[in-house]
Amino acid sequence: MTRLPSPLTLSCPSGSGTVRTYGAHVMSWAPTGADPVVWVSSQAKDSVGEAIRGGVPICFPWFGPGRSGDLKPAHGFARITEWKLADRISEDDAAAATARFILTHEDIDPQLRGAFPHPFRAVYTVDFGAELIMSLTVTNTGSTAFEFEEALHTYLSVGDSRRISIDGLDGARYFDKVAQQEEQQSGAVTITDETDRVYHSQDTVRVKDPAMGRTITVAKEGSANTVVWNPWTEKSKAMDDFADAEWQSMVCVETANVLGDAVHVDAGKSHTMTQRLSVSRDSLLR
Ligand SMILES: O=P(O)(O)OC[C@H]1O[C@@H](O)[C@H](O)[C@@H](O)[C@@H]1O
Repeated sequence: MTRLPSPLTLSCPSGSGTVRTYGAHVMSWAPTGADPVVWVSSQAKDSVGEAIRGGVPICFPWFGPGRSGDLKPAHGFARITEWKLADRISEDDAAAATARFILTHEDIDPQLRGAFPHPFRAVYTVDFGAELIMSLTVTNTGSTAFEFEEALHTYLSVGDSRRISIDGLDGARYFDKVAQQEEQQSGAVTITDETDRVYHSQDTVRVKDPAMGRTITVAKEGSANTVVWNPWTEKSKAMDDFADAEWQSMVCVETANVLGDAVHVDAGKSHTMTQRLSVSRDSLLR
């Protein structure tokens, strides 16, 4: 078992965080003086070949088991592959500290690439500052079109997931992966059971967290889906990299293009998906 090297730290006056070259995986972020916004499990694995439970895994080029339902590894190869660090810009007076990573088809273990034999170049830029801005651009470097799924599988830290409300999805249609059926959202999303939903929505989402007295805003571009995931009690117990009660302190709000909204890219073309996290104090919510 090969342990992962320590993540890189990026900081500027307005915020700081950490990111690994393994998976180009954001491990932490908080604006200066604020509590951590990005959550990582106390049981997260730390070895090459394993997915990391928490942070911001990049799901690419498929989501879960893919649209065929039988692809492995779960959520694609990007989160368990070493990305190249192309740039690291951290200046004392800058508004953000930036890391840029690159992944191409040549970097992928041939055994994992089998289900996605297409030439591509992915560039992932992360700005750590008062906001956390993550932008993933995928370019088709081959001569024929292809489709892919993608998600920035963001684990957010919350005071008590049973008390949060997620605004911005009212009226949106969603696929309920637990009930395996299409539904329509009415009002705010609350967590009252295992929750695993793929919403059709391009809108900004706000996670109101009365236990921490704050609101986390997830804004996005180039994304047709928002995934909301909380494993609740039984699924938590079944995961060996997740403590039994940790479902209370996290929720995933994922910026995505998956299932029927998979991205089509013609030869030589690119697609960019961007997610921006910010946080505000809500003293009235407490
Ligand atoms: O355990 P993994 O592969 O990291 O996935 C966690 C969850 O990720 C969510 O995005 C999926 O919708 C869930 O179905 C899945 O269980």
